[in-house]
Amino acid sequence: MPGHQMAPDIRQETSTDPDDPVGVLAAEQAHLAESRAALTAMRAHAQSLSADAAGDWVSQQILQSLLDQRVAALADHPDTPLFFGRLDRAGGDDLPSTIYVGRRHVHDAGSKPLVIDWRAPVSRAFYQASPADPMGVERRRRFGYHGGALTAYEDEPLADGGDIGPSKILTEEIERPRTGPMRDIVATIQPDQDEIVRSTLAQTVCVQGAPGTGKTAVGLHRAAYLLFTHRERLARSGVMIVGPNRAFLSYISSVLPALGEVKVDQTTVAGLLGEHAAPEDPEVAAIKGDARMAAVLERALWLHIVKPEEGVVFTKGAYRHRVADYEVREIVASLRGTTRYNPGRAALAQRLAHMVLVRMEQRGESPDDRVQDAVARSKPVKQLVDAVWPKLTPEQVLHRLLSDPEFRAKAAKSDLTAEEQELLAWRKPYRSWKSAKWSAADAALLDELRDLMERTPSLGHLVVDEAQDLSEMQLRALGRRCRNGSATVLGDLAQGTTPWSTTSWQAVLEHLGQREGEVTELTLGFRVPREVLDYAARLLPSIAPGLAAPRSLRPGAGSLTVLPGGSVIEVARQALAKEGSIGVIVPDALVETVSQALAELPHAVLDPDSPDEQRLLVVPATLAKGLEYDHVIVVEPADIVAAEPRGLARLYVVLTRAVTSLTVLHDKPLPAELAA
Ligand SMILES: Nc1ncnc2c1ncn2[C@@H]1O[C@H](COP(=O)(O)OP(=O)(O)OP(=O)(O)O)[C@@H](O)[C@H]1O
Repeated sequence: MPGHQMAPDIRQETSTDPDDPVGVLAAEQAHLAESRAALTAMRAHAQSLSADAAGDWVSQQILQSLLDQRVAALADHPDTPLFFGRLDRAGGDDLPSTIYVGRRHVHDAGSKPLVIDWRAPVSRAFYQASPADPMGVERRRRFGYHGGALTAYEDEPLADGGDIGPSKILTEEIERPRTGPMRDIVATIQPDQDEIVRSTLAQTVCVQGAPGTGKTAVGLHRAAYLLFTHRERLARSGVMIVGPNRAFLSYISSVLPALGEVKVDQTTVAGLLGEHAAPEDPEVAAIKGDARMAAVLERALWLHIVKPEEGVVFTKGAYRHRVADYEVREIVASLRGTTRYNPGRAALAQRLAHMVLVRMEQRGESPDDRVQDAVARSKPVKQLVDAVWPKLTPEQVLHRLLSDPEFRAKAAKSDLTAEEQELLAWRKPYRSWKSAKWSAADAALLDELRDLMERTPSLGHLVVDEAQDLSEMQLRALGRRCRNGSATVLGDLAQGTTPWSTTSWQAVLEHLGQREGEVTELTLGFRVPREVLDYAARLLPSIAPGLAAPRSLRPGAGSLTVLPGGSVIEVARQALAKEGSIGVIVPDALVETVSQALAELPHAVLDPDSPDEQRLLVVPATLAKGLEYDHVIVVEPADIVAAEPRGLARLYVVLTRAVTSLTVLHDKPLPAELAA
């Protein structure tokens, strides 16, 4: 019906709709009860399976762990809706005409599907079907829950081409007060988000998105989607989520388990590359993070190979078998550049041993392969290998590079200017590589060296969040871990706060080794009220001039308050009287002072290692990235800006954490860019 408007309505139990909504709701509640009972039966069945049938002890252990995982994945969380949608389909294929879409498959004793996993191909229509393209769906039904109880439903007729208007259930979900860790968005994934979630495993996707557009949520759901769709392959190769810090990991930690995915590693770059954190001048860190260091490190490593001046003499009985110096030089030359460093060492020993065996044969002996191994391990061969192709650790090589100017010049060649080479030098050199204290930037250099020595195994898929903050060398390190797989790269060019923050996603993909990756954008904000987002966006021309101003789905009139000379305890007290979480985001140097100022109120300082039990948290500005709170109180923006070189970008991050209200408290004048 052209022009016909049909807004979906939420029908409550009390409704007197002629279609009998009370009866519909009762029937849907019955389907929920039946599905719950079936899930319990599936779990009981999984629990009854025994690993004893496996032949040996190792197989038994593996089978038992698989069974345990299956049982864990089948747990019913009474507060989490088992299904959230229903599709009534036109039919014409061999799939059921009514499908319930939920977090996992549930079937009854006769294998009839009661709930279909949201990741199954047939569920795609739940997220993508529209009156313009109904995808075979006549009616989409969304369910509203209160606690674990099904209390409402909302119908969207798709077959007659009319406009269906906004979903009230989606609006309620976005408006709900935030408490505790991040939740999944499986019931309300939007069509453009769904496109990213369901992109194929082979495809690397890079998502630019303003604060609160759902990048993190989309990355986590894509991981869950890929695990479901390529279960066996990814169980072997693995999926990993890399986030900016431990506070963020703790915030997102329950999303994947809630979707039944319990075997995904979630870590930080430091967790992956080594928790090195020696302080470092940002200027030095920037050089160390530059991809030009890759060539410097490669040269630094291979400079350790010494031109062979002597051959090998292997004595057996009365005979002395010789490999001449020029032959050793030929072997070394042929191995250089064709192998990684450590396998090269082993190959050199084997090639020398092979030459010795050839000499033995020339003398009429008939040595077998075991003799070759013994010769390769013999003292004269080992001595030569150690002299020519020495055993090294990444730390030894980097220690030499950062402390020996002549060696550094040889390794750097023209890749680094004389000034950059000078900057790389440790101000106070460490006596040995064993006592050296490494910085976060060094961790990526050590990882690069490790890979030059021994190949780093690749995972099947990597999700990298806040990727704008990674250095080129860190991206290379992550790229190694997905070189035989793919990646989901998430970030916002405006939220870059490190000395090496990127200004181009193409460059990020390049350094990640995923040049073919597709850059896409999410533009609609689900977190920050419009008024607050517009306020924060005043900073954009200074921090990311190329980016369009972000848009918010949520008007949030009256959500912004700027209070010169306001009292933090007063504002915090007012926030405590309302619903939801409260983050008092402060310059790192003021954490103690503000915590003392709040002494009368129950509160805690954000601790990445323990879950937040308090509703009121003091959050250091540098840990706020990726987090959100219902009510955000930002203390002294000028100090947040002054604390670091990219302080304005930090302030942008901090101002965009609010779901319901933002209060800015300042004694000092506001930064000019914000006051404008
Ligand atoms: N489709 C959706 N339905 C309901 N809520 C959503 C949806 N998409 C995102 N959200 C919610 O919006 C908030 C912001 O999402 P998320 O943290 O993923 O954004 P982000 O783009 O990573 O933000 P930032 O750049 O600030 O870290 C979260 O509370 C998330 O659950």
